[in-house]
Amino acid sequence: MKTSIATVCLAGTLEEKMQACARAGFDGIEIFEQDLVVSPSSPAEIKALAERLNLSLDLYQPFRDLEGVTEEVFQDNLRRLEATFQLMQQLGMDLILVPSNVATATVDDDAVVAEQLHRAAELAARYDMRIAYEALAWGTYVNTYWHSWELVQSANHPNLGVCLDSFHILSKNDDPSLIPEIPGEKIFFVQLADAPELGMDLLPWSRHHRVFPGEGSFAMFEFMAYLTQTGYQGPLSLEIFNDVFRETDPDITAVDGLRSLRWIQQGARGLLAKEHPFRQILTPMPKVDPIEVIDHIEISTDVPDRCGALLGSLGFTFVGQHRRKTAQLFVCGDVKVVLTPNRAEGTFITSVAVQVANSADALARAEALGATPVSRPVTADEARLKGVLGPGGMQVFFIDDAAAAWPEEFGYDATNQDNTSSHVRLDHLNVPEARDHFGASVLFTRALLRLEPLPSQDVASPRGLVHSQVLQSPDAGIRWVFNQVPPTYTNRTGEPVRYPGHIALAVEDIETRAQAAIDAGLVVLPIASNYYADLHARFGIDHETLQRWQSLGILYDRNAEGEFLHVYSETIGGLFIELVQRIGDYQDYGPGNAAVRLAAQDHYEQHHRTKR
Ligand SMILES: O=C(O)c1ccc(O)c(O)c1
Ligand SMILES: [Mg+2]
Repeated sequence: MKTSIATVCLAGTLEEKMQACARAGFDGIEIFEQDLVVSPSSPAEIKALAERLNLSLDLYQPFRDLEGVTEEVFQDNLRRLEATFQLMQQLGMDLILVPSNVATATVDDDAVVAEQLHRAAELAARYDMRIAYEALAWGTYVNTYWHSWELVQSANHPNLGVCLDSFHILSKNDDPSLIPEIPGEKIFFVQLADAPELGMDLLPWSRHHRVFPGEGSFAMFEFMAYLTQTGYQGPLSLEIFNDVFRETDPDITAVDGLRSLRWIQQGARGLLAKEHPFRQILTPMPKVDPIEVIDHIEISTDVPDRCGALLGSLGFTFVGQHRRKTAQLFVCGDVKVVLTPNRAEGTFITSVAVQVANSADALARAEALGATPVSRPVTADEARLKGVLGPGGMQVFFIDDAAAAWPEEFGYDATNQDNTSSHVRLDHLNVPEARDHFGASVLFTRALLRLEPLPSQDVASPRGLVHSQVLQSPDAGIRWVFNQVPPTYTNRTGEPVRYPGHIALAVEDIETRAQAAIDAGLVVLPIASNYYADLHARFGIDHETLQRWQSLGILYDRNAEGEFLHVYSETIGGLFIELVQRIGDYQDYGPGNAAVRLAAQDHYEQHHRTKR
């Protein structure tokens, strides 16, 4: 479908916003009145800029508080409307958005409102303009899409239709299943917005916390599928009022927005029967089979010896160095880690490689989601791994049969593996994301790998709130956690510190393994005694066990499904390693323990930093 985005979504001047939308590849934009009013460019200059950028100017908005008013107020509104039409003529635009009245409405009478809408449409017709009438969720008298549609029907004018905005419909749990009863040609415009569940009033929720489709908790695929059934063929537009977007580089936001429009169209295709006549209106995305296995993880480090020692203490075997490069391969059970030395950039996870049926399809899907391919120089006899750079800078590689032999370049021999580590698996992976990229990275990874989100959580660290989002594959073979780092993450003396990511290894005998690792030189993250006193209070665990756990740095949780024990290594730069043991059918991550960990890391950073 044709794609569009409201200028209100983006930071910058109107001109900068337009450039960013064009660069990202949008077909058109909605111009927000305020953006034009504050612009030094004349309407004619904006029109010319849009033409140069090959952007259509799809919708001018908003024209507020038109209807449901006394005749005297309405006369003044018509004068205002006419002036707006004249401005739109200079812009070369022909569609205006009229949201339902929230301020001046005094006449709660559908007959009067319909008649006023009709007269406004008559004026629009004289200027060859069209009006899209949108029910705002907090409109004084008109606040449901169905009511706006009834009014448009009674007004009965070819220059009047409705605008459907997913936020206003889904935020108040209105039933979207009646949308297919509206004929597609009477839907003049569609705005898509998602939002996280926040339990707050509609207006501030809408004005500050909208997010791109797929980044919130609304049933956006269903909404899109209902819309498609109307036969609507106009632009699919994004209208996101979001405080973070207003501070973010508009190029980042625009690319993220377009990705969400691809994602939602593919999702709606999945809900519509293959033979549905309107299904082909929706732009498809290259398909991938569900992905369940992380093949390997790459860590870039300026202290490869320290990282190697950390891995070694945890039971990893050093396989060898790449025959041509400085990278080193470490293996423990099913887990493969490649260490790539860097110069003074710190230690952090740089890439995640997943096993796919076909790497070309996965690459095509990633590119459709706005990612740029990355390639590494290889020689003719080496596996050429296909991969992309995700929005937050993480590289994702796709390993299919053709690339599966890559470990041999490190001298790896699969038949010659130590079997004491054979039941070690990757439990999860946790990566930090800057605030600007958090939503985009989550949506990108989710859409690319077909993962599903768990409910998000906020974790209190001593240096700010960390927003945490888990994505999981259907069989939980992949558990990928994103942590949104507080905007200024510092240590106690105010110096910025790299918020660490981590790799968690699933083991079946955590106490033995932790002890063996400590004996082999592992420094575990010390956990405060208060935590163990709390475990005693909450779970009644005996003091002897707790003492043993504290000496090993083990944290604990229990729920109806089972038990969870885990231990964290000390942090090297932006990385630490966790061991976890899941007992029974425990699927969680020890809620509450992440905050304990962040506080312990903060304390450790303060007290042991000078020793390193
Ligand atoms: O919050 C508002 O006022 C507002 C304005 C125009 C819209 O399209 C909308 O959805 C909300
Ligand atoms: Mg809207």
